[in-house]
Order: sequence, then C-alpha cells, then structure tokens
Amino acid sequence: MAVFTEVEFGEADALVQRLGMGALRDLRGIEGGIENTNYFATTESGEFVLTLFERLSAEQLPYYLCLMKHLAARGLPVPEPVADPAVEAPKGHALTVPANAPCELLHTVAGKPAALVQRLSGHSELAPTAAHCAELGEMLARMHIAARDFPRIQPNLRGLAWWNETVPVVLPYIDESQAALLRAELAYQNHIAESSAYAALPRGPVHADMFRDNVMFATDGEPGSAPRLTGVFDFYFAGTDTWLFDLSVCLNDWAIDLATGVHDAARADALLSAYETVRPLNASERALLPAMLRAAALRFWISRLWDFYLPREASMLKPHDPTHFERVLRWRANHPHAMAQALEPLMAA
Ligand SMILES: Nc1ncnc2c1ncn2[C@@H]1O[C@H](COP(=O)(O)OP(=O)(O)OP(=O)(O)O)[C@@H](O)[C@H]1O
Ligand SMILES: N[C@@H](CCO)C(=O)O
Repeated sequence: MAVFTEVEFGEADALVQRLGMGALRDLRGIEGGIENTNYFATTESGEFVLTLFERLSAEQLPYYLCLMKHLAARGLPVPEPVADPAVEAPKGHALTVPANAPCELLHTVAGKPAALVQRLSGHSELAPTAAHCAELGEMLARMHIAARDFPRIQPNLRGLAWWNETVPVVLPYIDESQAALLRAELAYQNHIAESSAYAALPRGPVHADMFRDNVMFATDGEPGSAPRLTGVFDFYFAGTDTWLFDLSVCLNDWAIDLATGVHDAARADALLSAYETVRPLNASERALLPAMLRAAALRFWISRLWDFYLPREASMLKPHDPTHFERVLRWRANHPHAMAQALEPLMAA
C-alpha cells in the first residue's frame, strides 16, 4: 500500500464522529494504490474509506469530490463522499465559487486534505472476461452522459501539458531507443492535439484512470452467472478531457494481455460495443481512436517512469512496471487498424 501518512486512531475517530458516522471501531491501512494514503474505517454506521491526499491541493480536490457526489446522485455506482454538517455547501453556480471556498466534502486529517467516502462492495476482477468488459463499457458511457451537466471545469492534470513537462525529467533515466520512442510519440501527440479533428471530439468530465483495480464486481452471484459491476472508485485523476481518451484508457487496460502488451480483440470488441449501445462514437472519434489509444499508452508510460525513477517515501509502496506501457505503445503504434473491425459494423449501419 501506500500509507504515506500514518493516521492516529483518535484523530480518525474525532473526524467520523463529527461527520455523524458514530464512533470508530476499526481503522486499517489499505494495501494497494500508489497516489494517496488510504484506510478502511469501520464505524457504528457502516464501512468507509478515509483518504489523505498526498499530492492534490485543497483547491483541486472539490472538483473530484463534487463529481463523485454528482454521479452518485444520478445512480452511478460511485462512492459518495460524506459531508461535514458544520460546513455550509457553497451557494450559487459552481463556476462562480472561489477555488478556496470551504468545501463540505473536504476535511483535514494529520495536516493533509482528506475525504471520507462510502466503501463499495465487491471485488476487483484482475483477469476480466469479455462479459466484464461489456459491463465496464456500458457503465463508462452512462458515466460520460451523467457527467455532462456537471458544472465545474478542471483540466486533466495528467494531460498533454504534464506529458510535455515530465518527459524531459525522465529522459535521463532511459536508454536511447526508449528515449527516441518517447520523444517521437510526444511530438505526434502534440501534432494531433492541434488538429481540427481533435478539437471536434466530444468532451466532459472523465475518470481517466479506470483500470481493473479501480472497479468492483459483485461477489454474491451464482457461480457462472453474468458479472455485475458494483462500483468504480479513485476519481483523483479525473478532469475535463475527451470521452475518447477515457475510453482508450479503459481499452488499454481491460483489453490488453498484461504479459505481452498485445490487444485482445474479443475483450476490446465487447467493451466498445457495450459502450456504443449507450453512446455511439461519432465520425471524429472513429478516426482518432488509434491516435488516442497511443495517447493513453503514452500517458501511463510517462507516469510510471516518473513514479519508478523519482519515487516518494511510503510505508508500503510498489511502483508499477513502466515497460508494460512501453510495450502497449509500441504495439498500438504498429497496429493502427486493430479496432477497425470492431468499428465496421456500426459504420455500415
Ligand atoms: N470506495 C472504495 N470502496 C472500496 N474499496 C476502496 C474504495 N476506495 C479505495 N478502495 C480500496 O483501496 C485501494 C487503494 O485505493 P486507490 O486505488 O484509490 O489508491 P490510490 O493510491 O488513491 O490510487 P491509485 O490507484 O491511483 O494508485 C483499492 O485498491 C481498493 O481496494
Ligand atoms: N492506474 C495507474 C496507477 C495510478 O494512477 C497505473 O496503472 O499506472
């Protein structure tokens, strides 16, 4: 895990009581995650996750917490943040609320900005089948639609500007062939981002990190029954970006063979067709899907290189393997037509 900051039982107890959740019964550091400090907190009124934000600031956090609340209110399986009854929710249109206005969903624990969110039930499926991918695709499209009227705007903080800033920082650590690929791909993505086709892509609030380990499925089904998605969490890389980028992040994790970085057509087709049952891709999205699959691979190759070569202190921290996304990127760049077949039936329709 990442427990970057140790939390005293007494301090967590004081928080949950102030939020009206009853006395704290148990507080356990969570293994898994590399960004924030996470604890499972059991109180008299239920199960929660206490997150201390290690990198994000109190000005950036209301976007994520309010987005989770917005989606939960629209019936999406997203953890609802617990509000502080003593803090009044800001009035007026969200865009007119100053960034430093008090946010009822944001608390302070051990001197860090913190949130208490509902604990979701289920388990992550780390070896998903096409049926899991179909559940994911449908939920992703529903989430895009449900977030359309979310009034706040905040860029994807791990988007193009961050890639341009971070690539020079990681270049000294990698070999020449990797450096050549990284530079060439960054140049290609800067070029794509300036195109009119890119400007025409539909966009809105997106999760941008919906990997297998950030999604839960029911554990109560009959053996052999269809999987049922019960939750999506970890919205702390969300931001306003293209829906196609979000879909590409999912395809690059859920429909890739983790050992080789090779695309799995059956899982990709299931994910994409389920997405399109809710929201069909438009012509610009169809044209730019290969480029966005490369963009999504580049994004995680850069962040993994950065986490690997410039790590932070943590009690239990396992950085992810950067070479995995180098393989995915090479494969995507060499197979631009990998999704063509999946797109064809709808293009013909
Ligand atoms: N709302 C939730 N309900 C149930 N379990 C949760 C919830 N939030 C987090 N978890 C558990 O905590 C673990 C770590 O959380 P998370 O993935 O959000 O870590 P992180 O460090 O914030 O992010 P990252 O995945 O970006 O490294 C998850 O794998 C999951 O087991
Ligand atoms: N999902 C990310 C880690 C957290 O954002 C990765 O696998 O690199």
